[in-house]
Amino acid sequence: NDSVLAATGDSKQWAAQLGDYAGTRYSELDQITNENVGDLQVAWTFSTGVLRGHEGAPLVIGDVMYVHTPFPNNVYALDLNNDGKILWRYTPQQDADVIGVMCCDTVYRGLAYSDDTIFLHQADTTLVALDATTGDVKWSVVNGDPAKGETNTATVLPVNDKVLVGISGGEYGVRGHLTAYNIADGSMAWRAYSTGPDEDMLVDPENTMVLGKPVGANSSLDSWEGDQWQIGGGTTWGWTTYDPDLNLIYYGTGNPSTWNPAQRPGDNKWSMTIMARDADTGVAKWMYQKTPHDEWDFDGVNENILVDQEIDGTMRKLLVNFDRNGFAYTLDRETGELLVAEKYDPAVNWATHVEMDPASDQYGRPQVVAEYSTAQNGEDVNTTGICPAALGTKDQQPSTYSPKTGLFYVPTNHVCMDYEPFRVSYSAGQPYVGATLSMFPAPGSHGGMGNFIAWDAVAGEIKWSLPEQFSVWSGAMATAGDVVFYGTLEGYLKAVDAETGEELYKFKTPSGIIGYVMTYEHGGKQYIGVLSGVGGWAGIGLAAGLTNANDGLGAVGGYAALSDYTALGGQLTVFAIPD
Ligand SMILES: O=C(O)c1cc(C(=O)O)c2c(n1)C(=O)C(=O)c1cc(C(=O)O)[nH]c1-2
Repeated sequence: NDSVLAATGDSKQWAAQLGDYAGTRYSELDQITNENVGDLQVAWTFSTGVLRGHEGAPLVIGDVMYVHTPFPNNVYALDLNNDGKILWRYTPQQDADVIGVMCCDTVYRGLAYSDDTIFLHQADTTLVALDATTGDVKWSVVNGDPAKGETNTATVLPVNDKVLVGISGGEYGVRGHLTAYNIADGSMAWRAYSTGPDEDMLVDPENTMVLGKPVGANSSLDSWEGDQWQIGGGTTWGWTTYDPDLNLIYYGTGNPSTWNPAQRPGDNKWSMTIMARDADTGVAKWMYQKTPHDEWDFDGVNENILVDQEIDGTMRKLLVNFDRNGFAYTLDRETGELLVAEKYDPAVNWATHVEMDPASDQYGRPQVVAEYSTAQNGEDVNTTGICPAALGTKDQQPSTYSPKTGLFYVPTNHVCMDYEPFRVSYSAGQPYVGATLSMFPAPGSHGGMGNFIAWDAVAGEIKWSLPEQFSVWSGAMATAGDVVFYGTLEGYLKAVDAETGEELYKFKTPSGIIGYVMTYEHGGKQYIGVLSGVGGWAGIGLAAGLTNANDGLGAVGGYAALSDYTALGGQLTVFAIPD
């Protein structure tokens, strides 16, 4: 899409949640450097008027900043030429019942932009195309049904003449799909399900490849018992990235439903899978299932970052993914060849390694440790000390990549869990979870529940790791000024040196940060912006007012101490270096 390429190619703007099609969250702006970042001060602020978790980042297109909120998903267009005066606002009318079927807070990972259009994807799955200048509705389309537990938290991705849209609801037995709507009028172009018959999945048995081999017929149907695949999850609530040269899109599918593995024998394909699809037809080029037959809720939806790096003297087109399951994967994004799979937190214990020998019948599969297998231990047995916890070594919070250092900077969790599966029956729109969880800091950790790490995706190694008291639940951003920014659940915006990790600046914002740091230039000056507003799965206790330790799918107890540091909020803070 030329409009997206132009908008994201202009570093004065912040035109996509992940910064660019490749998902690097890297900015070429270099006024703020590792030398002067310590001089940052708050330049201006904006209250969103909404409490609960604020994920995502504002967009800046030209002289206008577009700010979104969690449910009810209000949109503000702010005039950067006029001290942030509100040019227009859009306040959707949504049935508040949707809140009851959102698993992990009422978050929204932000707006998307192309062709003078702002795309708002509401919690109730209504996708609205707004005129970027006036805020008028161009068209809207409904992607799912909250009465069946289908909701939305993800952003969308405009690619060519279509916009790509996912769906949430893995905890409600929703059958996941990715859908392409035509940008011109909102009509549906194609839909690719994550599970089911080949024709529903847009899989070509002879030409869709899995680890170098054609996938063959009925690959999904053969990996489920009966018709469990119809309520089998594999939702698409994470990120999509795009390679314009290959014309391939990349995204991941979530956990199979239910969380009780005994109720769904088999590999449960293609949940937990990286999908590479033709952007125009949706047909799958290759797929790779990271966690076959999930037993821990390690959704595979995290961002797939597209970079070109040298391996053994040859430039390769790579895809790098930091999965919930604790392995960081490096693949060839053209073919789906698996190149590297290494743990990015030493605490990870549920698998010893991923089998890398193509001749092995276990090729590409994590080698599960029996002690931590909730399937082997069985229903109504509490399997203890599994690392990572269900929210993974990293959840949806996006990483960043600096082409200057060649390193990835990753917000991570350092949390383990006890997991007890139990039998559950399906009823549309009711929770279909089937496990009780409790979460706690990784044993023998530095005392905290998170790390902010720098990762070498070719060597498969941690370069440095900064301990954090809580999970780092914010999106990170690297800049050409050799600075990396991230936020913390207590509410700090932090800046560290891209090479060494040395902390260069911190400022405590009014509420915990689960938003994603962004930057833009206006009037010749570089600004840094971030949304505060504690929540998301990690902050669900505060966001939803829950106090029972097992509530919030086990997160309330694990993050109980957060209330000693922060409280609900909803604010944009913008920083700059004073003249
Ligand atoms: O299976 C799903 O459909 C689904 C949806 C969502 C969501 O929409 O936010 C989350 C999850 N799963 C999930 O497993 C998870 O860890 C999670 C964390 C968050 C968050 O925003 O903090 N959302 C979700």
